[in-house]
Amino acid sequence: KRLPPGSLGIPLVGQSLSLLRAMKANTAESWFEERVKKYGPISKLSLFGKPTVFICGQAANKFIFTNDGGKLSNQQTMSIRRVLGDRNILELSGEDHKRVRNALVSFLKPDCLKMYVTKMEQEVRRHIKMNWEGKQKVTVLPLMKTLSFDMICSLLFGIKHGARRDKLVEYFQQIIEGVWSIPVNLPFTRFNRSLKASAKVQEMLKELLREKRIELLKGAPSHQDLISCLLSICGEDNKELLSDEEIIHNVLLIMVAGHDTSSILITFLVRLLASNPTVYETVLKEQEEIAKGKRLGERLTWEDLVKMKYTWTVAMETLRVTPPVFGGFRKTKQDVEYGGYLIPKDWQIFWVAAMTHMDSSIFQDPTNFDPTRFEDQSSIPPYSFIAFGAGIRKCPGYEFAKFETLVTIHCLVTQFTWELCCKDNRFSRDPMPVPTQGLPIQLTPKRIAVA
Ligand code: HEM
Repeated sequence: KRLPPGSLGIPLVGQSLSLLRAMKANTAESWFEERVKKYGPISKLSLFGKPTVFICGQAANKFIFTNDGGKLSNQQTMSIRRVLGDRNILELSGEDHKRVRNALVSFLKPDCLKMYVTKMEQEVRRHIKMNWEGKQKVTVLPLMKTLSFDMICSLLFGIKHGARRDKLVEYFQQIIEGVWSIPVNLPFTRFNRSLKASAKVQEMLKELLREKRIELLKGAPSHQDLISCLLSICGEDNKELLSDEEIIHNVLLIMVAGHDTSSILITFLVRLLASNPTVYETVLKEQEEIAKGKRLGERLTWEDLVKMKYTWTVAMETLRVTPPVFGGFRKTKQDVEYGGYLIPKDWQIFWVAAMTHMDSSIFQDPTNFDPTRFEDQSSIPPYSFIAFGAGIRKCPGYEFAKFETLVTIHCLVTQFTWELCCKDNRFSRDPMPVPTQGLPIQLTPKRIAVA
Protein backbone atom coordinates (compact mmCIF):
# COMPACT_ATOMS: atom_id res chain seq x y z
CA LYS A 1 0.00 0.00 0.00
CA ARG A 2 2.85 2.35 0.67
CA LEU A 3 4.39 1.85 -2.77
CA PRO A 4 4.38 4.98 -4.98
CA PRO A 5 1.48 5.37 -7.45
CA GLY A 6 1.76 4.12 -11.03
CA SER A 7 1.67 0.79 -12.82
CA LEU A 8 4.49 -1.69 -13.45
CA GLY A 9 3.00 -2.42 -16.89
CA ILE A 10 3.38 -5.67 -18.82
CA PRO A 11 5.89 -8.07 -17.16
CA LEU A 12 9.51 -7.56 -18.36
CA VAL A 13 8.63 -4.95 -20.97
CA GLY A 14 6.95 -2.47 -18.63
CA GLN A 15 7.25 1.07 -20.00
CA SER A 16 10.69 0.54 -21.65
CA LEU A 17 9.54 0.53 -25.27
CA SER A 18 7.31 3.54 -24.77
CA LEU A 19 10.21 5.49 -23.18
CA LEU A 20 12.68 4.42 -25.89
CA ARG A 21 10.19 5.57 -28.55
CA ALA A 22 9.84 8.93 -26.81
CA MET A 23 13.67 9.22 -26.65
CA LYS A 24 13.95 8.63 -30.39
CA ALA A 25 11.28 11.25 -31.06
CA ASN A 26 12.96 13.64 -28.61
CA THR A 27 9.83 13.83 -26.49
CA ALA A 28 11.19 12.03 -23.44
CA GLU A 29 11.00 15.19 -21.32
CA SER A 30 7.26 15.52 -22.02
CA TRP A 31 6.88 11.76 -21.47
CA PHE A 32 8.11 12.31 -17.88
CA GLU A 33 6.13 15.55 -17.49
CA GLU A 34 2.97 13.60 -18.33
CA ARG A 35 3.83 11.09 -15.60
CA VAL A 36 4.33 13.87 -13.08
CA LYS A 37 0.96 15.39 -14.04
CA LYS A 38 -0.71 12.01 -13.62
CA TYR A 39 1.04 10.62 -10.51
CA GLY A 40 3.05 13.47 -8.96
CA PRO A 41 6.87 13.64 -8.55
CA ILE A 42 7.19 10.02 -7.29
CA SER A 43 5.80 7.12 -9.30
CA LYS A 44 6.51 3.49 -9.99
CA LEU A 45 7.01 1.90 -13.40
CA SER A 46 9.09 -0.87 -14.89
CA LEU A 47 12.19 -0.09 -16.99
CA PHE A 48 14.51 -2.58 -18.69
CA GLY A 49 13.04 -5.54 -16.87
CA LYS A 50 13.24 -4.08 -13.35
CA PRO A 51 10.70 -2.43 -11.03
CA THR A 52 11.66 1.23 -10.91
CA VAL A 53 10.71 4.38 -9.06
CA PHE A 54 11.04 7.65 -10.94
CA ILE A 55 11.58 10.63 -8.66
CA CYS A 56 12.21 14.21 -9.71
CA GLY A 57 12.89 17.69 -8.42
CA GLN A 58 15.76 19.27 -6.51
CA ALA A 59 14.96 17.36 -3.29
CA ALA A 60 14.86 14.08 -5.24
CA ASN A 61 18.27 14.79 -6.80
CA LYS A 62 19.66 15.57 -3.35
CA PHE A 63 18.19 12.35 -1.96
CA ILE A 64 19.83 10.29 -4.73
CA PHE A 65 23.23 11.94 -4.81
CA THR A 66 23.68 12.16 -1.04
CA ASN A 67 22.62 8.55 -0.46
CA ASP A 68 24.95 7.21 -3.14
CA GLY A 69 27.18 4.59 -1.56
CA GLY A 70 24.90 4.52 1.53
CA LYS A 71 21.32 3.33 1.06
CA LEU A 72 21.77 3.38 -2.72
CA SER A 73 24.29 1.79 -5.03
CA ASN A 74 25.04 2.45 -8.67
CA GLN A 75 23.04 0.42 -11.15
CA GLN A 76 24.23 -0.16 -14.70
CA THR A 77 22.77 -2.27 -17.46
CA MET A 78 24.10 -5.79 -17.84
CA SER A 79 25.64 -4.94 -21.22
CA ILE A 80 27.81 -2.18 -19.68
CA ARG A 81 29.14 -4.59 -17.05
CA ARG A 82 29.83 -7.37 -19.55
CA VAL A 83 31.43 -5.16 -22.23
CA LEU A 84 33.45 -2.78 -20.05
CA GLY A 85 34.39 -5.26 -17.34
CA ASP A 86 33.32 -5.69 -13.74
CA ARG A 87 36.17 -3.63 -12.26
CA ASN A 88 35.18 -0.40 -14.04
CA ILE A 89 34.40 2.42 -11.61
CA LEU A 90 30.64 2.32 -12.30
CA GLU A 91 30.58 -1.21 -10.86
CA LEU A 92 32.64 -0.38 -7.78
CA SER A 93 31.39 0.85 -4.43
CA GLY A 94 32.74 1.87 -1.02
CA GLU A 95 36.51 1.84 -0.53
CA ASP A 96 37.17 0.32 -3.98
CA HIS A 97 35.24 3.11 -5.68
CA LYS A 98 37.10 5.74 -3.63
CA ARG A 99 40.52 4.22 -4.37
CA VAL A 100 40.00 3.97 -8.15
CA ARG A 101 38.28 7.35 -8.36
CA ASN A 102 41.11 9.09 -6.44
CA ALA A 103 43.63 7.51 -8.81
CA LEU A 104 41.71 8.77 -11.90
CA VAL A 105 41.29 12.24 -10.39
CA SER A 106 45.02 12.52 -9.65
CA PHE A 107 45.48 12.84 -13.42
CA LEU A 108 42.15 14.49 -14.35
CA LYS A 109 42.42 17.35 -11.81
CA PRO A 110 43.04 20.86 -13.24
CA ASP A 111 46.52 21.18 -11.70
CA CYS A 112 47.65 18.24 -13.77
CA LEU A 113 45.62 18.96 -16.93
CA LYS A 114 47.05 22.51 -17.05
CA MET A 115 50.22 21.02 -18.52
CA TYR A 116 48.34 19.50 -21.45
CA VAL A 117 46.62 22.52 -23.01
CA THR A 118 49.29 22.78 -25.72
CA LYS A 119 49.03 19.08 -26.52
CA MET A 120 45.23 19.43 -26.79
CA GLU A 121 45.58 22.36 -29.17
CA GLN A 122 48.04 20.41 -31.32
CA GLU A 123 45.54 17.58 -31.57
CA VAL A 124 42.70 20.00 -32.53
CA ARG A 125 44.83 21.83 -35.14
CA ARG A 126 45.92 18.54 -36.65
CA HIS A 127 42.30 17.41 -36.82
CA ILE A 128 41.18 20.66 -38.48
CA LYS A 129 43.99 20.48 -41.03
CA MET A 130 43.03 16.96 -42.00
CA ASN A 131 39.24 17.18 -41.87
CA TRP A 132 38.06 20.78 -42.16
CA GLU A 133 40.56 22.80 -44.19
CA GLY A 134 39.80 22.91 -47.91
CA LYS A 135 36.27 21.54 -47.35
CA GLN A 136 33.10 23.43 -48.21
CA LYS A 137 30.86 21.12 -46.26
CA VAL A 138 31.49 18.95 -43.21
CA THR A 139 29.30 16.85 -40.93
CA VAL A 140 30.10 17.90 -37.39
CA LEU A 141 29.05 15.01 -35.11
CA PRO A 142 31.18 12.22 -36.65
CA LEU A 143 34.15 14.59 -36.86
CA MET A 144 33.80 15.61 -33.23
CA LYS A 145 33.65 11.93 -32.28
CA THR A 146 36.91 11.34 -34.13
CA LEU A 147 38.48 14.36 -32.45
CA SER A 148 37.42 13.40 -28.93
CA PHE A 149 38.66 9.84 -29.51
CA ASP A 150 42.02 11.22 -30.69
CA MET A 151 42.22 13.48 -27.63
CA ILE A 152 41.60 10.54 -25.32
CA CYS A 153 44.16 8.37 -27.13
CA SER A 154 46.87 11.06 -27.04
CA LEU A 155 46.35 12.61 -23.65
CA LEU A 156 44.90 9.84 -21.56
CA PHE A 157 46.40 6.70 -23.07
CA GLY A 158 49.56 8.04 -24.72
CA ILE A 159 48.85 6.09 -27.93
CA LYS A 160 50.39 7.81 -30.94
CA HIS A 161 48.68 8.15 -34.36
CA GLY A 162 49.28 5.03 -36.45
CA ALA A 163 48.22 1.44 -36.98
CA ARG A 164 47.55 0.69 -33.31
CA ARG A 165 45.24 3.70 -32.88
CA ASP A 166 43.41 2.87 -36.15
CA LYS A 167 42.80 -0.68 -34.93
CA LEU A 168 41.56 0.67 -31.62
CA VAL A 169 39.06 3.00 -33.37
CA GLU A 170 37.68 0.08 -35.36
CA TYR A 171 37.13 -2.09 -32.28
CA PHE A 172 35.89 0.86 -30.29
CA GLN A 173 32.98 1.46 -32.69
CA GLN A 174 31.88 -2.14 -32.11
CA ILE A 175 32.28 -1.78 -28.34
CA ILE A 176 30.09 1.35 -28.26
CA GLU A 177 27.30 -0.34 -30.21
CA GLY A 178 27.17 -3.19 -27.70
CA VAL A 179 27.20 -0.96 -24.62
CA TRP A 180 23.70 0.28 -25.54
CA SER A 181 22.38 -3.04 -26.85
CA ILE A 182 20.16 -5.85 -25.56
CA PRO A 183 22.56 -8.33 -23.91
CA VAL A 184 21.88 -11.38 -26.09
CA ASN A 185 25.16 -13.16 -26.70
CA LEU A 186 24.40 -15.04 -29.92
CA PRO A 187 26.51 -15.00 -33.10
CA PHE A 188 25.86 -11.87 -35.21
CA THR A 189 24.19 -9.85 -32.44
CA ARG A 190 25.60 -6.38 -31.68
CA PHE A 191 26.29 -7.53 -28.15
CA ASN A 192 28.31 -10.51 -29.33
CA ARG A 193 30.42 -8.34 -31.69
CA SER A 194 30.95 -5.87 -28.89
CA LEU A 195 32.14 -8.55 -26.44
CA LYS A 196 34.62 -9.85 -29.01
CA ALA A 197 35.89 -6.32 -29.74
CA SER A 198 36.20 -5.66 -26.01
CA ALA A 199 38.32 -8.82 -25.58
CA LYS A 200 40.64 -7.69 -28.41
CA VAL A 201 41.00 -4.18 -26.98
CA GLN A 202 41.77 -5.65 -23.56
CA GLU A 203 44.59 -7.70 -25.13
CA MET A 204 45.94 -4.53 -26.79
CA LEU A 205 45.76 -2.65 -23.50
CA LYS A 206 47.63 -5.44 -21.68
CA GLU A 207 50.46 -5.04 -24.17
CA LEU A 208 50.33 -1.25 -23.75
CA LEU A 209 50.61 -1.61 -19.97
CA ARG A 210 53.69 -3.82 -20.41
CA GLU A 211 55.34 -1.22 -22.66
CA LYS A 212 54.48 1.66 -20.32
CA ARG A 213 55.95 -0.20 -17.34
CA ILE A 214 59.23 -0.58 -19.24
CA GLU A 215 59.19 3.13 -20.19
CA LEU A 216 58.61 4.07 -16.55
CA LEU A 217 61.51 1.87 -15.44
CA LYS A 218 63.69 3.68 -17.97
CA GLY A 219 62.72 6.97 -16.28
CA ALA A 220 59.80 8.27 -18.41
CA PRO A 221 57.73 10.87 -16.49
CA SER A 222 54.83 9.24 -14.65
CA HIS A 223 52.44 12.07 -15.57
CA GLN A 224 52.90 11.79 -19.34
CA ASP A 225 49.45 10.17 -19.70
CA LEU A 226 46.69 8.69 -17.53
CA ILE A 227 47.85 5.07 -17.91
CA SER A 228 51.44 5.86 -16.83
CA CYS A 229 50.01 7.86 -13.95
CA LEU A 230 47.80 4.95 -12.81
CA LEU A 231 50.70 2.51 -13.08
CA SER A 232 52.94 4.66 -10.91
CA ILE A 233 50.54 5.25 -8.00
CA CYS A 234 51.56 3.05 -5.09
CA GLY A 235 49.66 2.12 -1.94
CA GLU A 236 51.02 2.03 1.60
CA ASP A 237 52.68 -1.35 0.99
CA ASN A 238 54.60 0.23 -1.96
CA LYS A 239 52.71 -2.01 -4.39
CA GLU A 240 50.78 -0.63 -7.38
CA LEU A 241 47.43 0.73 -6.09
CA LEU A 242 45.35 -0.49 -9.04
CA SER A 243 45.44 -4.00 -10.50
CA ASP A 244 46.04 -4.41 -14.25
CA GLU A 245 42.43 -5.49 -14.59
CA GLU A 246 41.22 -2.32 -12.87
CA ILE A 247 43.37 -0.12 -15.12
CA ILE A 248 42.15 -1.90 -18.27
CA HIS A 249 38.46 -1.86 -17.33
CA ASN A 250 38.64 1.82 -16.42
CA VAL A 251 40.48 2.72 -19.60
CA LEU A 252 37.63 1.06 -21.49
CA LEU A 253 35.07 2.99 -19.46
CA ILE A 254 36.83 6.32 -20.04
CA MET A 255 36.88 5.65 -23.78
CA VAL A 256 33.08 5.41 -23.65
CA ALA A 257 32.33 8.03 -20.94
CA GLY A 258 34.62 10.69 -22.38
CA HIS A 259 33.90 10.15 -26.05
CA ASP A 260 30.18 10.56 -26.71
CA THR A 261 29.59 13.23 -24.08
CA SER A 262 32.18 15.88 -25.06
CA SER A 263 31.69 15.32 -28.79
CA ILE A 264 27.96 15.96 -28.36
CA LEU A 265 28.52 19.09 -26.31
CA ILE A 266 30.85 20.56 -28.97
CA THR A 267 28.45 19.57 -31.79
CA PHE A 268 25.54 21.32 -30.07
CA LEU A 269 27.74 24.39 -29.51
CA VAL A 270 28.57 24.52 -33.22
CA ARG A 271 24.84 24.27 -33.96
CA LEU A 272 24.02 27.03 -31.48
CA LEU A 273 26.71 29.41 -32.77
CA ALA A 274 25.21 29.11 -36.26
CA SER A 275 21.71 29.91 -35.10
CA ASN A 276 22.13 32.50 -32.34
CA PRO A 277 23.95 35.59 -33.73
CA THR A 278 24.08 37.44 -30.37
CA VAL A 279 25.78 34.54 -28.60
CA TYR A 280 28.05 33.97 -31.62
CA GLU A 281 29.24 37.62 -31.68
CA THR A 282 30.08 37.57 -27.97
CA VAL A 283 31.91 34.22 -28.17
CA LEU A 284 33.83 35.42 -31.24
CA LYS A 285 34.84 38.67 -29.54
CA GLU A 286 36.14 36.78 -26.51
CA GLN A 287 38.08 34.28 -28.63
CA GLU A 288 39.49 36.92 -31.01
CA GLU A 289 40.75 38.98 -28.05
CA ILE A 290 42.74 35.94 -26.93
CA ALA A 291 44.01 35.17 -30.46
CA LYS A 292 45.10 38.81 -30.94
CA GLY A 293 47.24 38.66 -27.81
CA LYS A 294 49.32 35.80 -29.32
CA ARG A 295 52.37 35.85 -31.57
CA LEU A 296 52.19 33.87 -34.83
CA GLY A 297 52.13 30.17 -33.95
CA GLU A 298 52.06 30.79 -30.19
CA ARG A 299 49.97 28.11 -28.45
CA LEU A 300 47.09 28.50 -26.02
CA THR A 301 47.87 28.24 -22.33
CA TRP A 302 45.81 27.43 -19.27
CA GLU A 303 45.69 31.20 -18.51
CA ASP A 304 43.96 31.70 -21.90
CA LEU A 305 41.34 29.10 -21.03
CA VAL A 306 40.64 30.93 -17.75
CA LYS A 307 39.80 34.03 -19.84
CA MET A 308 37.18 32.11 -21.88
CA LYS A 309 34.52 32.77 -19.23
CA TYR A 310 31.66 33.69 -21.55
CA THR A 311 32.30 30.71 -23.86
CA TRP A 312 32.08 28.36 -20.89
CA THR A 313 28.78 29.90 -19.69
CA VAL A 314 27.44 29.20 -23.21
CA ALA A 315 28.61 25.58 -22.88
CA MET A 316 26.96 25.22 -19.45
CA GLU A 317 23.69 26.66 -20.77
CA THR A 318 23.90 24.22 -23.70
CA LEU A 319 24.32 21.38 -21.19
CA ARG A 320 21.33 22.66 -19.23
CA VAL A 321 19.07 22.70 -22.26
CA THR A 322 20.45 19.53 -23.90
CA PRO A 323 22.24 17.38 -21.31
CA PRO A 324 24.13 14.56 -23.10
CA VAL A 325 23.44 12.23 -20.17
CA PHE A 326 19.64 12.11 -19.96
CA GLY A 327 19.55 10.53 -16.49
CA GLY A 328 20.70 7.49 -14.59
CA PHE A 329 19.81 4.57 -12.37
CA ARG A 330 20.55 3.70 -8.78
CA LYS A 331 19.56 0.56 -6.85
CA THR A 332 18.19 0.43 -3.31
CA LYS A 333 20.40 -1.65 -0.98
CA GLN A 334 17.59 -1.83 1.60
CA ASP A 335 13.93 -0.72 1.87
CA VAL A 336 14.02 3.08 1.79
CA GLU A 337 11.47 5.76 2.61
CA TYR A 338 11.12 8.72 0.32
CA GLY A 339 8.38 11.36 0.19
CA GLY A 340 6.08 9.26 2.37
CA TYR A 341 6.42 6.15 0.17
CA LEU A 342 8.32 2.92 0.47
CA ILE A 343 10.85 1.95 -2.19
CA PRO A 344 11.62 -1.76 -1.67
CA LYS A 345 15.13 -3.25 -1.57
CA ASP A 346 16.66 -4.03 -5.00
CA TRP A 347 14.36 -1.70 -6.90
CA GLN A 348 15.79 0.81 -9.36
CA ILE A 349 15.54 4.56 -8.88
CA PHE A 350 15.69 6.70 -12.03
CA TRP A 351 16.76 10.38 -12.08
CA VAL A 352 16.33 12.67 -15.09
CA ALA A 353 18.46 15.81 -15.51
CA ALA A 354 15.90 17.76 -17.59
CA MET A 355 13.31 17.70 -14.83
CA THR A 356 15.25 20.27 -12.76
CA HIS A 357 17.05 21.92 -15.71
CA MET A 358 13.64 22.92 -17.10
CA ASP A 359 11.99 23.76 -13.78
CA SER A 360 10.82 27.38 -13.93
CA SER A 361 11.04 27.75 -10.15
CA ILE A 362 14.80 27.12 -10.41
CA PHE A 363 15.69 28.48 -13.88
CA GLN A 364 13.46 31.43 -14.75
CA ASP A 365 11.96 31.23 -18.27
CA PRO A 366 13.71 27.84 -18.76
CA THR A 367 13.17 27.48 -22.52
CA ASN A 368 15.01 30.76 -23.10
CA PHE A 369 18.72 30.24 -23.93
CA ASP A 370 20.48 32.53 -21.48
CA PRO A 371 24.18 31.92 -20.69
CA THR A 372 24.19 34.70 -18.05
CA ARG A 373 22.51 32.21 -15.66
CA PHE A 374 25.94 30.63 -15.23
CA GLU A 375 27.90 33.89 -14.70
CA ASP A 376 27.70 33.39 -10.95
CA GLN A 377 27.56 29.66 -10.46
CA SER A 378 27.06 30.00 -6.73
CA SER A 379 23.61 31.48 -7.50
CA ILE A 380 22.46 28.12 -8.90
CA PRO A 381 20.78 26.08 -6.13
CA PRO A 382 22.62 22.83 -5.28
CA TYR A 383 21.39 19.62 -6.97
CA SER A 384 19.48 21.51 -9.67
CA PHE A 385 22.07 21.63 -12.49
CA ILE A 386 23.14 18.00 -12.79
CA ALA A 387 24.54 17.63 -16.32
CA PHE A 388 27.72 16.24 -14.68
CA GLY A 389 25.85 14.44 -11.89
CA ALA A 390 26.62 15.29 -8.24
CA GLY A 391 28.03 13.80 -5.05
CA ILE A 392 30.57 11.00 -4.88
CA ARG A 393 29.99 10.00 -8.52
CA LYS A 394 30.08 13.50 -10.01
CA CYS A 395 31.83 13.35 -13.37
CA PRO A 396 35.63 13.27 -12.78
CA GLY A 397 36.11 14.23 -16.47
CA TYR A 398 34.51 17.67 -16.01
CA GLU A 399 37.76 19.63 -16.36
CA PHE A 400 38.99 17.49 -19.24
CA ALA A 401 35.70 18.11 -21.09
CA LYS A 402 35.90 21.83 -20.30
CA PHE A 403 39.47 22.18 -21.60
CA GLU A 404 38.70 20.13 -24.70
CA THR A 405 35.54 22.15 -25.49
CA LEU A 406 37.18 25.56 -25.02
CA VAL A 407 40.26 24.72 -27.10
CA THR A 408 38.13 23.30 -29.93
CA ILE A 409 35.68 26.23 -30.02
CA HIS A 410 38.63 28.67 -29.98
CA CYS A 411 40.23 27.00 -32.99
CA LEU A 412 36.95 26.73 -34.93
CA VAL A 413 35.60 30.27 -34.46
CA THR A 414 38.94 31.90 -35.20
CA GLN A 415 39.42 29.88 -38.40
CA PHE A 416 35.92 29.48 -39.91
CA THR A 417 32.41 30.81 -40.20
CA TRP A 418 29.64 28.31 -40.89
CA GLU A 419 25.97 27.93 -41.71
CA LEU A 420 23.64 25.01 -41.04
CA CYS A 421 22.86 23.00 -44.19
CA CYS A 422 19.78 21.47 -42.66
CA LYS A 423 17.07 23.87 -41.53
CA ASP A 424 15.54 21.05 -39.47
CA ASN A 425 16.84 21.90 -35.99
CA ARG A 426 15.47 18.76 -34.30
CA PHE A 427 17.40 15.91 -32.73
CA SER A 428 16.67 12.45 -31.44
CA ARG A 429 18.12 10.53 -28.48
CA ASP A 430 20.00 7.30 -29.01
CA PRO A 431 20.36 7.55 -25.90
CA MET A 432 22.64 10.58 -26.42
CA PRO A 433 21.20 13.53 -28.38
CA VAL A 434 21.92 13.24 -32.12
CA PRO A 435 21.14 16.22 -34.41
CA THR A 436 19.43 15.55 -37.75
CA GLN A 437 21.89 13.97 -40.23
CA GLY A 438 24.78 14.50 -37.76
CA LEU A 439 24.76 18.29 -38.33
CA PRO A 440 26.08 19.05 -41.82
CA ILE A 441 27.41 22.63 -42.11
CA GLN A 442 28.60 24.87 -44.94
CA LEU A 443 32.11 26.12 -44.12
CA THR A 444 33.89 29.35 -45.06
CA PRO A 445 37.53 29.73 -44.05
CA LYS A 446 38.30 33.01 -42.32
CA ARG A 447 42.00 33.29 -42.87
CA ILE A 448 45.11 31.14 -43.21
CA ALA A 449 45.52 29.02 -40.09
CA VAL A 450 47.90 30.59 -37.58
CA ALA A 451 49.58 27.33 -36.63
C1 HEM B 1 30.40 17.15 -21.58
C2 HEM B 1 31.04 16.09 -21.17
C3 HEM B 1 30.58 15.16 -20.07
C4 HEM B 1 29.35 15.03 -19.46
C5 HEM B 1 28.10 15.85 -19.70
C6 HEM B 1 29.48 13.95 -18.48
C7 HEM B 1 28.45 13.54 -17.63
C8 HEM B 1 28.61 12.63 -16.61
C9 HEM B 1 27.59 12.30 -15.64
C10 HEM B 1 26.17 12.87 -15.59
C11 HEM B 1 28.12 11.40 -14.77
C12 HEM B 1 27.46 10.83 -13.51
C13 HEM B 1 26.57 9.66 -13.82
C14 HEM B 1 25.83 9.16 -12.57
O1 HEM B 1 25.93 9.73 -11.48
O2 HEM B 1 25.12 8.17 -12.74
C15 HEM B 1 29.48 11.10 -15.22
C16 HEM B 1 30.32 10.18 -14.63
C17 HEM B 1 31.57 9.87 -15.13
N1 HEM B 1 32.25 10.51 -16.15
FE1 HEM B 1 31.54 12.04 -17.28
N2 HEM B 1 30.76 13.44 -18.55
C18 HEM B 1 31.46 14.15 -19.49
C19 HEM B 1 32.79 13.96 -19.86
C20 HEM B 1 33.62 13.01 -19.32
C21 HEM B 1 35.01 12.82 -19.70
C22 HEM B 1 35.76 13.66 -20.75
C23 HEM B 1 35.48 11.77 -18.96
C24 HEM B 1 36.87 11.16 -18.94
C25 HEM B 1 37.96 11.78 -19.24
C26 HEM B 1 34.39 11.31 -18.11
C27 HEM B 1 34.47 10.25 -17.22
C28 HEM B 1 33.48 9.90 -16.32
C29 HEM B 1 33.61 8.82 -15.34
C30 HEM B 1 34.84 7.90 -15.18
C31 HEM B 1 32.41 8.80 -14.61
C32 HEM B 1 32.06 7.83 -13.46
C33 HEM B 1 32.40 8.44 -12.11
C34 HEM B 1 32.06 7.60 -10.91
O3 HEM B 1 31.22 6.67 -11.02
O4 HEM B 1 32.63 7.88 -9.84
N3 HEM B 1 33.28 12.08 -18.37
N4 HEM B 1 29.74 11.88 -16.34
